[in-house]
Amino acid sequence: MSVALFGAVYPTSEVSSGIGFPESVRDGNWNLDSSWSISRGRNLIYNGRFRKDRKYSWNLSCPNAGSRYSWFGESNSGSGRKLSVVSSMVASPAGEMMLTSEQKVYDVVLKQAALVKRQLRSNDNLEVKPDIVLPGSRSLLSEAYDRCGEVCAEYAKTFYLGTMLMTPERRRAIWAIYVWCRRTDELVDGPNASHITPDALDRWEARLEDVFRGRPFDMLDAALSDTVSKFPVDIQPFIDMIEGMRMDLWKSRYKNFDELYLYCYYVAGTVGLMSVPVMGIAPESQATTESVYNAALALGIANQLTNILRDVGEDARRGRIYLPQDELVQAGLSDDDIFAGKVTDKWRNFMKKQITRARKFFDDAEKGVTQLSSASRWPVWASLLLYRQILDEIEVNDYNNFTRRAYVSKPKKILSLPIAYAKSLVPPSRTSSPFVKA
Ligand SMILES: CC(C)=CCC/C(C)=C/CC/C(C)=C/CC/C(C)=C/[C@@H]1[C@@H](COP(=O)(O)OP(=O)(O)O)[C@]1(C)CC/C=C(\C)CC/C=C(\C)CCC=C(C)C
Repeated sequence: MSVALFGAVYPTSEVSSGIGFPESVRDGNWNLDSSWSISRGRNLIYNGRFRKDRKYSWNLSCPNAGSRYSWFGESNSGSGRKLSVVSSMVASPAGEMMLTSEQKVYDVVLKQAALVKRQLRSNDNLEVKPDIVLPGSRSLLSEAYDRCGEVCAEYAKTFYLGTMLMTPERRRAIWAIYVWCRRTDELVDGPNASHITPDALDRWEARLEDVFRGRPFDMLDAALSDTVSKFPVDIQPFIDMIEGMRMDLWKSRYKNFDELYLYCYYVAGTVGLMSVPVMGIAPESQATTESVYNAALALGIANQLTNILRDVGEDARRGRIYLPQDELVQAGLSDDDIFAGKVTDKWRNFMKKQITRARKFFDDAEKGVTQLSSASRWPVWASLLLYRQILDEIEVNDYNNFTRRAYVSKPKKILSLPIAYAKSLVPPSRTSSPFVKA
């Protein structure tokens, strides 16, 4: 995966490094002795050190997770059998009942929502803590955030423009989160990916813990450290994203949608959970915090599923198939068919179902965007509309995602922006709906 939210404009020129600090630079408890740079080819290069630390594990206590994100499967017999929702409890081959990925993830959603409930709904919307200004530190922090902004502008120009509508505090915070996600993704998807080991990811996680303890390693980390001290952002989604990168190191097949869902949560649903505490929920929104988090999660999943469907050919050339194996078999397809890359009717039918599922996640996400604070809605709508259109383009390409990359043309992208803006003006509804608190 490489990130270009909002159809980034890919630069051809080098952005000079200058991101790092010299070995000797220390400020307060910031330990700014590594360097990252953006180099030609859009890659963030890490030149620092790693340190090992402990790991986190799942909390599997979610008895009441709903099944709204489950796969609506249909038999491939063409007999028109009714759609059926997969239950959220599944039986293992040994007959024990196990939690589905959806339940595990819902547990995280509940935890995140509980953490932020009060802060997000205060009258000031967000009680942003003031900066603690140590001599010299103010400009370093501003510089750190500015650098994050530059990275965003470099990699995801339209997204960067979208953030300009947010309040300065929120904008900076989203940049800092974006940069951390970007760097994390680069570990397994960048030019040095072949050298990345699970140990390296453990050290990246240890470094993340330091960020949350207020002990950043470099200036980009310092921006994130400041962000997480000011907004009710929890470490769990960040840890989970690293888990997704670990998964990418060893796993190249997904038995069923449950496995794929977990992967999508790790690498993209987490982004939604990280972003909501910063974007804020509209004070006038009647929606439950959980429902807004669920919508954010849905947008991440929808984006990732779309990404997967767009990149089937590209991934197959790397030996990877991010498609549910059981559904492939049901459709009469095998890995060899994917590697052969021939668009057949079986493939078209399979793709139609995958696209329907991705659209359902987008639909779920849409319900939540309106609940966000007004200034945050436009960039989210824009990202949603732009990404969603990739699915339409796959259809326009007659489902040839083996050799044709579906993309949204510039005129369509430009047209989406005012549409997103118009949608962002719609305030949260005060009428009762399943989305709204009883
Ligand atoms: C406004 C907005 C979109 C904010 C999110 C900003 C942010 C922190 C982005 C980080 C994205 C990032 C670098 C993720 C790393 C993992 C990864 C690569 C995920 C894939 C993105 C795109 O992949 P790729 O680069 O391969 O795509 P292109 O080739 O360039 O097309 C993902 C597919 C997922 C990204 C997930 C999101 C943007 C989730 C967005 C959800 C929200 C912002 C929550 C909104 C709230 C509600 C209530 C709906």
